[in-house]
Amino acid sequence: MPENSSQETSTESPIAFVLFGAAGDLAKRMVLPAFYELATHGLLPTRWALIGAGRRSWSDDEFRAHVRDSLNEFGSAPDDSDWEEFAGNLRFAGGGFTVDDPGAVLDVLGDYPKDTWQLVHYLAVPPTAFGPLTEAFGAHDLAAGSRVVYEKPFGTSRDSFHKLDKQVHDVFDEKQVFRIDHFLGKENTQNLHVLRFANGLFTGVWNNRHVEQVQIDVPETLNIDDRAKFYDSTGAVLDMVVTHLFQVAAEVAMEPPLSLSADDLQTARESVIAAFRPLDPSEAVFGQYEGYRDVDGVAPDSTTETFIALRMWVDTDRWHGVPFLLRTGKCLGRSAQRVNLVFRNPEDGPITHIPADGNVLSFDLSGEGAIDLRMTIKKPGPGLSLSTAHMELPLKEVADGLSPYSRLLSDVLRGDRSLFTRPDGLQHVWDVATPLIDNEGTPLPYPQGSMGPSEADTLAGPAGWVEPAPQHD
Ligand SMILES: NC(=O)C1=CN([C@@H]2O[C@H](COP(=O)(O)OP(=O)(O)OC[C@H]3O[C@@H](n4cnc5c(N)ncnc54)[C@H](OP(=O)(O)O)[C@@H]3O)[C@@H](O)[C@H]2O)C=CC1
Ligand SMILES: O=C1O[C@H](COP(=O)(O)O)[C@@H](O)[C@H](O)[C@H]1O
Repeated sequence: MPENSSQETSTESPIAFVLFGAAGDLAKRMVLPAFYELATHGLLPTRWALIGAGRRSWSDDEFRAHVRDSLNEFGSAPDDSDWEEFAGNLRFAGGGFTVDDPGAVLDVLGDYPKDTWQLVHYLAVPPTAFGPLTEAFGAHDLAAGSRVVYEKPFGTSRDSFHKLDKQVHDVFDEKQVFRIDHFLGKENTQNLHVLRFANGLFTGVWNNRHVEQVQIDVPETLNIDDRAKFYDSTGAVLDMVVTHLFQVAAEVAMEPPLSLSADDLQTARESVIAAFRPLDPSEAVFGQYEGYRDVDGVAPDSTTETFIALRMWVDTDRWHGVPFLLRTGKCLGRSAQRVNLVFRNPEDGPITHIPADGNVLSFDLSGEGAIDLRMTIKKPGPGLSLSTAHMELPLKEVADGLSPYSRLLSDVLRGDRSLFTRPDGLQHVWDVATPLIDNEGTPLPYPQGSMGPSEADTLAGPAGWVEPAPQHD
């Protein structure tokens, strides 16, 4: 641990962080490494406890071994002395947690009295378990004064969203609830509003007079073999579109918030979702990669989409007539997480034949993030021919950031809800997406390693999807 670890936050309340689903995939790959990252960055209070919870009956030591394995594989592997310090704060509460039977949770929490310790429940469990666990918090008096974090997706349909929303508000006040969407925790997602509102160069052009289209492009080379059963009942629309891509679209499309305070920022992002026009399946292309149905855990006649590209419209004065193009899929030819603002060519100017990608502002949301501006310039040399050039600003050159999960966990511990979703926005998400979810068409096959069905290429218009700029040497 760094020498000053924990000292900066030593005046804060001690935290008892209860991780439901602690033995699961998300906990192992994301939540446990993120929690450790907070410890190594001195972002935990002086006194804290991480209590794994689940239906199995692990001892504290078995849980500690699991955490260390997960840090070695997915986080920054601790050396022995850092590990001893960290491991001393880990406990496990097994036996499940239901209305009828709290398992070991209440016994373990007896060591962390609510009047001194801030309780945080993190639900890293399948969405079907959100409701029953929430009822159990109410039944066992673990709701008052605590904070609760729900993983995504918050609901799997309009009806299930409303049911879950009611279950949650029967037990918790909205201010206690943190619905996580880790794309909002990415450093560069936040630049979508910071770059826009802090730089006059961009503030004035963030509208339909200047922007021709917005592309939110998240192709992935990744397959779904490790979580085939989950993915086959979910598909790309629920896994990525109604969650991450909509939130990123809202970050681009929002009207200026009154301030960048948690409430104002959240309000701006959530309100613009109400202006997303319900999606039209005829403006969408569904795909499924060849070989998907042969994966263990996938139904042999599955019609689950592993690819989706769609055109969406935002019915505000600012964005009237500007298509928002969303694309994501698995087993594609390359991975990217990019937001591209494609600018209109100057009207009636003396220069014509401007290259299609000669006027693009891009945000790379992946990894540490980068901002990239492509411009049309004179090609050096005799005569006048045009070329595109790009400038890239990798954020890591500015400062080291936190991983998205660490950033969001730190916000939960500080009680800052600005990067979390709200039910008013989510209600609109389901209204907008329902026509697509209800669409029962068969997805088009596409070869693995391609960029999806060719029908998706035409959605983006004659210039197509923006390719990442070539890297400088
Ligand atoms: N995995 C990923 O990459 C991502 C996952 N998510 C979300 O995170 C959540 C967890 O996903 P993931 O970790 O992959 O899921 P897992 O299938 O690995 O389940 C997590 C844990 O939940 C517990 N669990 C399973 N079913 C129930 C149940 N009915 N009641 C109570 N506990 C149950 C199990 O622990 P035990 O047996 O010990 O009780 C299990 O280990 C989901 O909501 C998912 O959508 C979000 C982003 C990415
Ligand atoms: O939530 C999810 O996100 C990942 C992509 O996110 P990353 O930023 O961690 O790469 C996606 O692969 C997965 O299907 C989805 O569930």
